[in-house]
Amino acid sequence: MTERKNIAIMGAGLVGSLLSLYLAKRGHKVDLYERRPDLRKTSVDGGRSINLALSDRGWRALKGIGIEEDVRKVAIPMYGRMMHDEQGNLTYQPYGKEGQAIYSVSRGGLNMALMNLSEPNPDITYHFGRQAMDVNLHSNEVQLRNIETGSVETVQPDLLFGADGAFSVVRGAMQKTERYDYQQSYLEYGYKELTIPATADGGWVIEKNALHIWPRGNYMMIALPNFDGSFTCTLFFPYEGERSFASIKSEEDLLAFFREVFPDAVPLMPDLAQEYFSHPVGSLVTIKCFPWSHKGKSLLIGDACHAVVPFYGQGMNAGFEDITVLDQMLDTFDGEDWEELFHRFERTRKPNADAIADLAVMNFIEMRDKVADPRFLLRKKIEARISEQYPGKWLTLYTMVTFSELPYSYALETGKVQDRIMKQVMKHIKSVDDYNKPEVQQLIERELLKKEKLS
Ligand SMILES: Cc1cc2nc3c(=O)[nH]c(=O)nc-3n(C[C@H](O)[C@H](O)[C@H](O)COP(=O)(O)OP(=O)(O)OC[C@H]3O[C@@H](n4cnc5c(N)ncnc54)[C@H](O)[C@@H]3O)c2cc1C
Ligand SMILES: NC(=O)C1=CN([C@@H]2O[C@H](COP(=O)(O)OP(=O)(O)OC[C@H]3O[C@@H](n4cnc5c(N)ncnc54)[C@H](OP(=O)(O)O)[C@@H]3O)[C@@H](O)[C@H]2O)C=CC1
Ligand SMILES: Nc1ccccc1C(=O)C[C@H](N)C(=O)O
Repeated sequence: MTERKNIAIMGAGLVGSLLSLYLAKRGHKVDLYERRPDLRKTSVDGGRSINLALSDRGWRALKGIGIEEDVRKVAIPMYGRMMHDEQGNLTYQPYGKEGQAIYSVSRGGLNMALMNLSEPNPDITYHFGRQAMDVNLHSNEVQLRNIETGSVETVQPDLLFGADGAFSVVRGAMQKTERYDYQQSYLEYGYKELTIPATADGGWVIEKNALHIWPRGNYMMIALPNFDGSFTCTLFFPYEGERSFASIKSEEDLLAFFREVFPDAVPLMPDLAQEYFSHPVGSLVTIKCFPWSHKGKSLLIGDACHAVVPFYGQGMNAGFEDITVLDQMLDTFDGEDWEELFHRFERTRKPNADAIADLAVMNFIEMRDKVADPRFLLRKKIEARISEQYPGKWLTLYTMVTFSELPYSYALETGKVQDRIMKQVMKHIKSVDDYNKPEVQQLIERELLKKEKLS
């Protein structure tokens, strides 16, 4: 056990709340400062990103504090993608092997469950309605504004964690330090959340155990199931242009557009117009920065140091994996040199954070465009056959990212090699049966041998 520290975490979102449990388990005293009110006492603000896809990396971190089973009870498995074309016809693509799924969970529900776990723990204290305004990295002092009274207080922890999300104030302070690398890039797309309500008896009106996609080339809508029978739909749409948020000005524009491009969804969305014109458009940003720590006294974690666009469903999972990795490093930490520990953490995580950022942008193109192409779906089937035939030698990129704990950077690199092989293989493929052709089998064997030599 290392020396007990007074730790302050800025932000009690998903990552901050989970981190507090891991740090308290090691005997530290943890205070969390969250600018929003206590979720458990206020009605949920119809806010953004109501549900999230949780996958293996996230599950592992939840397991580490013994909450996995409880969350599973309220998580809905999605075994694959269900594509809706412009006539309302459906096609299906499984995510992995039979039984493998990503899980739709409620953001608020998960955050509250994490907060509740700390309730009996005297070492964890939540301070709601406290907004970090300014951080002095040299003295480790944070100025916090009390949202209700407007008064400002200062705290000075031994260690400061910035888990305050994509627009982190703690990172803002680091950005002002010498030779700090920072990069942000916004997509020319925004997102808007809409609802498909439950049936009168609380059932699901479309397939419950799938992630639904309406791929339309340069834009798309998706839907993830909620536990109460509803679906949260997200329209990812250009800000400007002929078909864009800017071009939909009236209810008539909206309904004409939706009836043309999402005809099977419209009858399922009774509140479409009201929701469309009252819900905000969210922006989509990738943030890369380095370093993530300052002098062994402060450390960024989660979206604060690696916000990614949501298309792989990995942002929270990556943030949870940060905690798993940090916790593993704490296993062998002698409690002396926090600066070295934080350096080791940021050096280990940075290449993986960069990789998932790039993978997430790539998955947008796959989801909005490629999944509508029968050749692409055929290619996925062929790849699944290769993976079945060579289980130890070929994991699909999606499996490496979603159903494994292999580093994201390894997944990205291996995915590129496999993509090149698949392009060659597909030259010989017109149907699934062609997989058994001798020239295809020989080509795969040859390429796998080369791949092994490379790794
Ligand atoms: C539309 C959308 C869909 C997504 N879907 C998925 C998905 O399916 N799967 C997935 O894994 N990830 C998904 N993500 C990403 C995921 O939401 C984030 O990666 C995750 O929420 C990051 O958690 P965090 O705790 O680091 O940050 P946050 O969840 O943003 O938490 C930060 C907390 O800090 C608080 N805060 C901010 N500033 C201050 C301040 N100055 N002082 C005090 N408190 C402050 C905030 O109120 C918030 O509670 C999605 C994101 C979006 C936008
Ligand atoms: N990677 C991405 O593309 C995005 C990721 N996220 C992440 O999703 C999670 C949940 O998001 P949610 O809670 O709905 O967050 P919100 O979108 O509600 O944002 C929370 C606060 O961040 C500030 N903010 C929002 N958008 C911007 C912007 N474009 N530029 C500057 N500040 C902004 C606003 O603060 P104020 O009111 O003080 O201006 C806002 O109230 C968080 O992890 C967030 O980090 C959120 C949006 C995009
Ligand atoms: N949760 C999300 C939120 C927004 C956009 C996509 C997702 C996904 O999870 C996509 C899924 N991983 C897929 O590849 O089909």
